[in-house]
Amino acid sequence: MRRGNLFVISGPSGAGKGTLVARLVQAVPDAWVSVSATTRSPRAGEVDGVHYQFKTKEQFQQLIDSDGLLEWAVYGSNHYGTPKASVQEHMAAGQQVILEIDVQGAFQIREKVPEAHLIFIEPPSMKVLEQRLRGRDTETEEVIQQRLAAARVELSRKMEYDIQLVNDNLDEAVSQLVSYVNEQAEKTRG
Ligand SMILES: Nc1nc2c(ncn2[C@@H]2O[C@H](COP(=O)(O)OP(=O)(O)O)[C@@H](O)[C@H]2O)c(=O)[nH]1
Ligand SMILES: Nc1ncnc2c1ncn2[C@@H]1O[C@H](COP(=O)(O)OP(=O)(O)O)[C@@H](O)[C@H]1O
Repeated sequence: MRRGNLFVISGPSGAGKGTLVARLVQAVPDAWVSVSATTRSPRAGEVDGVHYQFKTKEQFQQLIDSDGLLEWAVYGSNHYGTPKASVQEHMAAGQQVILEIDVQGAFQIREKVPEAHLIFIEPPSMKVLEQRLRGRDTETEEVIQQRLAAARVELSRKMEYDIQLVNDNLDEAVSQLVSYVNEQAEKTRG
């Protein structure tokens, strides 16, 4: 069996990555989304093992020490990382593996897996980004300000990605994302 592809999806908090990835997996039957480990607290409705693997700082450090993470980064005041074994298993099974990770993690993946496809999700504007972040109603004012500052840094690196998609109209952005993933996947689906 041929190895599947690795897709990295990054973009500012509130750009719509989670929304797009949820639609992507409905449209691409062989897509599999990695569940990251994080030290951040669960939001209302988030389920351990489904949205994230929620860890203490000590547990996260153990994952680092045991070489259990493919990449990891500090975002805001929390650690986030991609568990290595499950990604390797799903790639070996020929699936299209999706990582929704930040910019620091994306470039670690490019070093380790040069054939990975890096996708950057952009909001239509900073104003719309702020509206979406506030509209989601999951962060405190302090965290919103931190994330808007981080967004400017993230946006400055968007041209280093293989493709940039503007998430303005959701259906159009979904369609562009699904087309890109299927196009790359077709080359290896055989
Ligand atoms: N490097 C890295 N970043 C991650 C990982 N999981 C999530 N992130 C990123 O961490 C940032 C914050 O994620 P989160 O707190 O869930 O906020 P949200 O993206 O606004 O829903 C986002 O940019 C995520 O893409 C991971 O495993 N590794
Ligand atoms: N194209 C879009 N148009 C309008 N609202 C959107 C669009 N995409 C996502 N949203 C909304 O914006 C907010 C942030 O989206 P989310 O997927 O949580 O972003 P991220 O995962 O990048 O932080 C959510 O409330 C979501 O419903």
